Amino acid sequence: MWALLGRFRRLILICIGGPGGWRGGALYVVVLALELSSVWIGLQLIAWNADFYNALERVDAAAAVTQIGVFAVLIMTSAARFLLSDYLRKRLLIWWREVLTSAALDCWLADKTFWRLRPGASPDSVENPDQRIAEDCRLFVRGLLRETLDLISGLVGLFTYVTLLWSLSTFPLAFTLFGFGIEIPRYMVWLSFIYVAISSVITHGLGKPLKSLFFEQEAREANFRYALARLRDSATEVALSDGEPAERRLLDSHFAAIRANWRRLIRREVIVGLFTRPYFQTVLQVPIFFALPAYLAGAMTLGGLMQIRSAFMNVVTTLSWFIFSYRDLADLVATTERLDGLFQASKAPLPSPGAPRDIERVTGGERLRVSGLRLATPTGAWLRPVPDAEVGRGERVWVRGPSGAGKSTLFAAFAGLWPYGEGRLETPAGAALFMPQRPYLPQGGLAEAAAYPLDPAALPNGAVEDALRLVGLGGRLTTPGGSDETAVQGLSGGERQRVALARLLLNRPDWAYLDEATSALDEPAEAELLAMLEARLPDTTFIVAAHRRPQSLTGLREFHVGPAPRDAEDRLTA
Ligand SMILES: Nc1ncnc2c1ncn2[C@@H]1O[C@H](COP(=O)(O)OP(=O)(O)OP(=O)(O)O)[C@@H](O)[C@H]1O
Repeated sequence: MWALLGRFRRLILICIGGPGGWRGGALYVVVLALELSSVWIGLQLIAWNADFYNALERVDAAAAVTQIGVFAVLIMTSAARFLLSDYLRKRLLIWWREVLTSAALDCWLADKTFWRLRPGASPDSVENPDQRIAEDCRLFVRGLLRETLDLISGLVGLFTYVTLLWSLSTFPLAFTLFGFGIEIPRYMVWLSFIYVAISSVITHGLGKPLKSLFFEQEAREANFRYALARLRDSATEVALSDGEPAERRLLDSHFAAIRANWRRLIRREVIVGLFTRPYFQTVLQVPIFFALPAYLAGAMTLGGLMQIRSAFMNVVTTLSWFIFSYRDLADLVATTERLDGLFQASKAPLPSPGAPRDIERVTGGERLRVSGLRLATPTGAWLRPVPDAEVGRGERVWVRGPSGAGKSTLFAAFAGLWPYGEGRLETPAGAALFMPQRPYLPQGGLAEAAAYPLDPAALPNGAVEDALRLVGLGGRLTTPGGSDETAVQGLSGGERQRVALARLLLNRPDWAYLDEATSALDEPAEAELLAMLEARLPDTTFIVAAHRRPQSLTGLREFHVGPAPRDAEDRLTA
């Protein structure tokens, strides 16, 4: 319970502590005031009940018509209050959602959290972060507004209605038990509390598993969506391998998981509903049954009976907030856990059990230096040894080694991403650009892809076109500036790698790390492009991991990950 309140507190503080938080706080107060005004309208309706039914009992047509007019005014006021409150509540929803989403994105993108917690990378990875950021921020703010406003206005209403019920239920309940005469004064007030307390305990007992079922349901829905998104991203690969049946099997199994949990969820909802639905309906009539002895004994008028029914009903429905909101509360608790889990995991990703994290890292020097470095997988398996080495500005290095030796992992360590291992690593000052084998193409056109992560609009006029022509993609330019999104579609593996090489020309890094970044090109094209890059970026250090020797690079030195072959020409040992 305390842990749950702590989670709520942390998320609420993000909402009200974010930019423009005071505006959201002020709007919340206005919405709350409007909610509270509904208590006043409720009181007027209770008084109206007495006046209207007394007029009926007296068969007073004029008074009854007047009361119909009063009723119309009350209902119109109530409708206006509701609409205004609903509108402002929705404005507040988008404000706070924006603040929360922005905080979640900050957390997710800061310190490469999205990489450290990516699926499968470690046992501590966060499942479905996209769902948490896109959906849970919205669901949390919506649930928070609904439940807290209902709770606060409920508490105020409760005080008001209990006072009213106290003043109305002047008659006692008198009966004889085992020969003793018992009299309970103002029994309607006590009955309302006992009635709700018993009902709440029953509801909680029946509905306890709902929270984890909601949690599970959202996770399974997100898995299904993710599988569909992956199919879309890998459409060509799946189509080429006639992978439709396999994809179908996977999608069916995800959907079966959704269905199985859904069945459990709705069964549980039926069980809870078996109690809450009749409860909800009897709340309207039960007060009449309870007050009937006093009415039959002539202790009150019909108007009085209706008035006490309304007051009792209001007390019970306000007290029953927990029962009526049980499903929504369970949903909110599950959302809060997921969202807070994302924030907490982003702040302090747990270490992978068994994997050493003893790499001494020094940044900002003149040269790249590796000494005594041994890298490990997140599960703690050691990779091939990395020889001691030193690389200065403007050098060209070929990193070679058998497949799976750890070349990409070494690059990840150079980038500061890979924490698992031991030894010392000094990375130099200056801009670095890492080029993987499968270059990432962001959403947008060729210009965005070539300039990434720079903004193409911030580059000199014609720079993007020139770079694309130099890497042999001039023919792909369908619009001036290269912003046409269709130009990116259907790029071959080699062409994608050419886009990445254009990226080097535009970003002009001091240190370029190419991890099989030209592997999809034929040898002459590879040699020509590397020679062009070398000529255009003479001061850039090129560190190239590849299975075949990058022939055209001049003054090439070799760096062996794993045991070096006998024909090694120039070993980079410190
Ligand atoms: N997140 C991870 N969890 C477990 N093992 C990993 C992880 N990342 C890398 N490895 C393992 O570390 C080893 C080195 O991988 P790496 O990608 O660095 O090899 P590589 O030398 O670049 O191979 P290739 O030449 O085939 O690209 C592999 O055996 C790989 O399976």
